[in-house]
Amino acid sequence: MFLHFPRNFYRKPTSNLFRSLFSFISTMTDLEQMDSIAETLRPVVVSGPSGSGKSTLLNRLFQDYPAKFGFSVSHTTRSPRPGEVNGVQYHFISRDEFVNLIKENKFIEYAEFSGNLYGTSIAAVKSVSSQGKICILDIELNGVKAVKKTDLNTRFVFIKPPSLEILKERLLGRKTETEESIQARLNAAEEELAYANQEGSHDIVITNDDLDTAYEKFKNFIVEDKS
Ligand SMILES: Nc1ncnc2c1ncn2[C@@H]1O[C@H](COP(=O)(O)OP(=O)(O)OP(=O)(O)O)[C@@H](O)[C@H]1O
Repeated sequence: MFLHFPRNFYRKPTSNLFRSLFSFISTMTDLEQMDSIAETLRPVVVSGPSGSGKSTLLNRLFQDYPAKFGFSVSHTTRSPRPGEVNGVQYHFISRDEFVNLIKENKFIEYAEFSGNLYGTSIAAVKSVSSQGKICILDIELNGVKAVKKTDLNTRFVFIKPPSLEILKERLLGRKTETEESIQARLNAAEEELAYANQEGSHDIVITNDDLDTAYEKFKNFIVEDKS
């Protein structure tokens, strides 16, 4: 059946339809742009065994892109030192406040050092993205697992040493560890490597053999999102 509408019947609605379609498409474009900005600002978790080269790669990245990254401000129950400003070096809070935040699951991870609690809150990480920067989290295995339980929409990079022997050599070469702490790090490394071998545990695993090659992959993944 072919319907004949009087001219005025369909004309106005059609032009309105075009107008709303146009505004819908332009809204979509804005949303897509916002989505793609949000996508490039997703926090990045960098993990890997102690001595695998995380700091070396990150320092190079921060030198190459000084304004692109931000760090979450941790919470602590310790008192501010002279010159420290609340919300800048740390969010200084009382132990009661800290315990409440733990109960409310506001932390990705927290720990106690020398009688003071320190923690990374989910809100502190989100606040970095809202300032237009990529938040980098350099954390160990338990932290990685904890981040996965949040809604942070994080990307995961694992830095892998070429072998445990080379890892040991690098830790020895760094001259920062005792024989005992090197052994503890190597034991932890085995667990981290086993986790990294599981399908889907990280978005990218980079073997840090030749530093320049590893850095190129690292930079491409984090900055240019070529995964
Ligand atoms: N590709 C590489 N080739 C040779 N040496 C490297 C390479 N990458 C890093 N190193 C060296 O290995 C040592 C460990 O690196 P780095 O301190 O960056 O490890 P890390 O993963 O940050 O360790 P941690 O978790 O203990 O802070 C350093 O002395 C560093 O100079």
